Amino acid sequence: MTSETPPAIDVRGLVKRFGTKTVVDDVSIRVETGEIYGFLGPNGSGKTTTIRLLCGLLTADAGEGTCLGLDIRRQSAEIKRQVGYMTQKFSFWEDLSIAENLDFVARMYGLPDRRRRVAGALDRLGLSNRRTQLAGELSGGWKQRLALAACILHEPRLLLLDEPTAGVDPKARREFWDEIHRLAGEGLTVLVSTHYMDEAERCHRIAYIAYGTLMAHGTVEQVIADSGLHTRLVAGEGLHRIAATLEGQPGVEMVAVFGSRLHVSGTDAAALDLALAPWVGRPELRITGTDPTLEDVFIHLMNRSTDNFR
Ligand SMILES: Nc1ncnc2c1ncn2[C@@H]1O[C@H](COP(=O)(O)OP(=O)(O)OP(=O)(O)O)[C@@H](O)[C@H]1O
Repeated sequence: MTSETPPAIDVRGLVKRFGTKTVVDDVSIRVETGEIYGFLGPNGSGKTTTIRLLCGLLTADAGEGTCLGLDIRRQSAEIKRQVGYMTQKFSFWEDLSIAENLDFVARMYGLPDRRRRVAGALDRLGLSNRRTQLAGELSGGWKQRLALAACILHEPRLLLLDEPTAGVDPKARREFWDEIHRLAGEGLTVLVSTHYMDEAERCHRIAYIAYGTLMAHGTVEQVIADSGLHTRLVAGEGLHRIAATLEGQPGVEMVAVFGSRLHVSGTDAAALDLALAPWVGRPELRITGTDPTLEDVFIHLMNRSTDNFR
């Protein structure tokens, strides 16, 4: 990943409308080659649609740019050949083994040198020992891995993964992400949509989209810093009562209880501290400043976008 390498994705001002509804609104994204780029946002915010615009499955109503150095409007057929796209709802032939499924996919796409490609994909994703296992017998995590193997069979340069780990347990998700990092280490660029905060934290950079608008992007640390959000941590007794009192007060934008801690956040630090002042100095409570979490920031951005949308 050097600055001389051309970006894997470089698009500007993308717009997509379905009927009268604008679902992608002036979105610009630049993803460097070899980078793992996380794409986050509430349900229906336009992530899948943006991914489809990038790989030429949909045509933008406005905007321009390149994917793998190819024009997203004029060279979509060539882009598709070089991109591996894992959709939200992938499916297998349950009564075929892992290797047979991959061989079937390779045949379907008319890939030359099938044996080598299938063996390579099995090897890269640690599936070789399970090659004869029926796809229908695999747990969720191994199914995702098989889907990923199917995506890399044609040796793409860019992976577009649309919520690849939805509903998968934490250990399997972690292992799936280890694989993503291994693939990125081999030079693949990965754009991955997710709703999981821990996954966002494993990306080199992230973007947050809401109602079709890109609201934040950068490293996790940048996105947190750029949010302008301040958070105070309240620990101690009676947090639910305190939360109920703080809710809706000037300066308090968000209140959330996490077990024995309360996160209170707002963009105006002075107003936030004023709202908390009645509880400061109480022996049963401890109030400290803390960095907002990525989740705090996303909920803040989501609230802000809802306000704009009304
Ligand atoms: N082909 C289509 N025709 C009409 N509306 C569509 C079409 N595809 C998507 N939409 C709408 O566009 C909006 C954005 O959908 P999209 O699937 O891109 O969101 P998303 O961020 O991927 O959501 P999720 O996190 O739930 O997967 C939604 O309101 C959806 O209903």
